[in-house]
Amino acid sequence: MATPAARSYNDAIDALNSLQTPYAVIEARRKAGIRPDAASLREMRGYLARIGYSPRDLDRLNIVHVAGTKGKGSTCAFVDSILARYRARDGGRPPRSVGLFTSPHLIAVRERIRINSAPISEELFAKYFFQVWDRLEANAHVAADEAAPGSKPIYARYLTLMSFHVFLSEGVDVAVYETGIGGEYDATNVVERPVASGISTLGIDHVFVLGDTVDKIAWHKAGIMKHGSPAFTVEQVPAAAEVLTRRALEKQVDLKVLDIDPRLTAAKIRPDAKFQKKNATLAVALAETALRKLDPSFAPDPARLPREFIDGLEQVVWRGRCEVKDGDCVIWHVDGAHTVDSLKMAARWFVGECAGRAEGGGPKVLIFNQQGRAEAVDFLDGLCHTVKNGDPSGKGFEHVIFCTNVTYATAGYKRDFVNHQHDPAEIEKMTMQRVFADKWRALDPSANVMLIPSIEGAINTARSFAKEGGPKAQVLITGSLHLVGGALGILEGADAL
Ligand SMILES: Nc1ncnc2c1ncn2[C@@H]1O[C@H](COP(=O)(O)OP(=O)(O)OP(=O)(O)O)[C@@H](O)[C@H]1O
Ligand SMILES: [Mg+2]
Ligand SMILES: [Mg+2]
Repeated sequence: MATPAARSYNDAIDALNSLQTPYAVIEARRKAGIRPDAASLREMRGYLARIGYSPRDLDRLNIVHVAGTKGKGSTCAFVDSILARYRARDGGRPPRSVGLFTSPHLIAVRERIRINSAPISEELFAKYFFQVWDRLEANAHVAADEAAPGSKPIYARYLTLMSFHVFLSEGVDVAVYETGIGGEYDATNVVERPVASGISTLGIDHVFVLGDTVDKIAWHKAGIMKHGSPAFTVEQVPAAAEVLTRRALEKQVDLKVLDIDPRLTAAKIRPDAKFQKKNATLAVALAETALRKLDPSFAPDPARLPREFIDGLEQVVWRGRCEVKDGDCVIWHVDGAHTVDSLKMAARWFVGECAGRAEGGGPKVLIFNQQGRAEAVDFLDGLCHTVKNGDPSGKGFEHVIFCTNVTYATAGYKRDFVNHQHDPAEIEKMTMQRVFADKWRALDPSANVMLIPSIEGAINTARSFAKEGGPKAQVLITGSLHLVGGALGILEGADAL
């Protein structure tokens, strides 16, 4: 692609979308059994060189690196929120500026790159996006490892590369990084000397890329531990724990396995669930390690958490996860869970929210989607049973809507959600959604199961189930972060970021 002449945020997103791997290529790779390997990191180092940096330059960012199957984003958000309280202190002590890199995005791509907790502006995003673009083109033929002459990194890798440029240019003094997929071969793993590494809860996801058992998956995630940097994890299933311990030994890393931090009793962690306390425990250890490095006068207190930590944990904002929005006739429960385990958590959380409601609720409605993963049909059992068993009336979801991830009924996708990685014919025909619907009818023959082509249509349909003057419908929107992001965009409009 030639250098785009216009250079707005929208132009940047269009250019970025052109770097998505097309569906046909993904399918061909899948069939040929091609998985990412060490070449992807050599490629990243090549691109890094073409934009003018060496891995050593990344040391200036004091990176906190987080991998895991679930809870990565939440853990990163907690660390960022804690560090923000220290940034806001008087006295000019570090950290002065905090970077946060997460994925995927909920509402807009620029959310993935934050400075001082705020997504970078559209102007800044466009500026740095095209600086990286121009440097890659200017040095297109500089021989650099596996980076093919004239090529550009694919979508997620481009954003990772760009984040380094943004944070280094903006003088960030500590940066929190969530891995994309896995760890060992993930683009973020060009980081050689992180301040600390954290591995959140491990489970099954991305089986094609990482393998189909938890020990294979653990092997990848363990790849972010680095000799010379402290590493932390939380309690794991035995097969995962074993692999982490073995790899820590090989790498000569002192891996600390953390029980839930007793000091957390002083903080109101939301939701009040064990999984979130594990995320918070990991975040506390990571933040303490980072602060110790940045500010030699900082000394953790083993007996109690400082006010800054409590505030950071209690006031964290991590949208689209266990979020409740009280609307006119509907209470929306929004959670981006998209694995078997995390959907069970989401279901338990939803049941708990409904049960805790004093006024008693109206009908329970599910809006669900997951695109492109055949195994997603197995997500439904746990969701159905957990809600049915947890519902005092025993009804569970009265209405179940399966929709696509197309945002609007008539206008199609928002630019930030364009996704070439799915088969358009499958979305058009609602192939996945039909499979979900059949499965749900078998799980719960009493439910009213519907197929709706867009998120907007699904939301309007859910609204129609609330009876006028009656109790509010209780809607759970889950299964995909794309769905959740689209839904929040529709419910809140431009303010949703
Ligand atoms: N430790 C955990 N164990 C199980 N489920 C979790 C855990 N932490 C969060 N979840 C669930 O997973 C959802 C996603 O959380 P989060 O964004 O922190 O994960 P993630 O690892 O960044 O996931 P991804 O990047 O794959 O979307 C949450 O809404 C919650 O339902
Ligand atoms: Mg994931
Ligand atoms: Mg995430």
